[in-house]
Amino acid sequence: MTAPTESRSAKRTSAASEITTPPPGATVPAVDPAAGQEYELSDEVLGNECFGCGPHVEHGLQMKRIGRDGTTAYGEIVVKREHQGAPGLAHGGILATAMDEILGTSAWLTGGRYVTGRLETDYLAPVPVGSTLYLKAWCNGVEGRKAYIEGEGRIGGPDGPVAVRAAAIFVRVPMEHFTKQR
Ligand SMILES: CCCCCCCCCCCC(=O)SCCNC(=O)CCNC(=O)[C@H](O)C(C)(C)COP(=O)(O)OP(=O)(O)OC[C@H]1O[C@@H](n2cnc3c(N)ncnc32)[C@H](O)[C@@H]1OP(=O)(O)O
Repeated sequence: MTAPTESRSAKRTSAASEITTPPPGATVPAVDPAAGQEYELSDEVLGNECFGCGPHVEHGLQMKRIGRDGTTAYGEIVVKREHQGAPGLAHGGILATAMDEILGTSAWLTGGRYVTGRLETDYLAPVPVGSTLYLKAWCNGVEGRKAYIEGEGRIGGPDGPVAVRAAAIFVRVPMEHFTKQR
């Protein structure tokens, strides 16, 4: 019988694949001052009917943006009963949504408007209903229209164990992306 081995995702230290790792020429941007200002006003700027961060979206995640440091963004969600998959535990898709929201915030802080092009997620530990997920995301580099963003969600406290981590490519789009009729 072979000894149990650590899972491949637990051995890796980052969620980023080759695709979500920035190429050598990518630059790490400073925070965009206008985006920083918008961050402080984000609820008014966004409306805000967002499933991820709308404060009044009843069954949404109601992610709170709780701080930023350059283009690094911090947030929190409390996992509700409506967010469960297996009994008592957060649904994986919900956790991916939380990561999308915090990673998107970091992309926003680099300046311009971004949409998620690709999102990769590692699930390292179950997240119980009722728990707070402490979120952090940072920018590893920007090349052309692509921002390479990475992040993690911890449980038990901001320095607790990492339960979920993600890496993504966000693609910068013009404002018409959001306003044009489809
Ligand atoms: C304070 C308030 C905060 C506010 C913070 C708000 C946070 C919001 C968080 C939620 C964000 C979302 O969920 S957004 C919703 C989910 N996402 C979407 O709906 C996006 C749907 N997809 C699209 O609209 C399109 O495919 C685009 C815009 C992503 C790309 O189309 P395009 O404009 O024609 O550009 P295209 O040439 O294809 O791609 C541009 C470059 O990106 C690369 N690229 C494009 N897609 C991918 C991909 N999946 N994987 C790898 N790379 C990709 C291309 O190779 C290319 O690289 P190169 O050739 O230049 O090297």
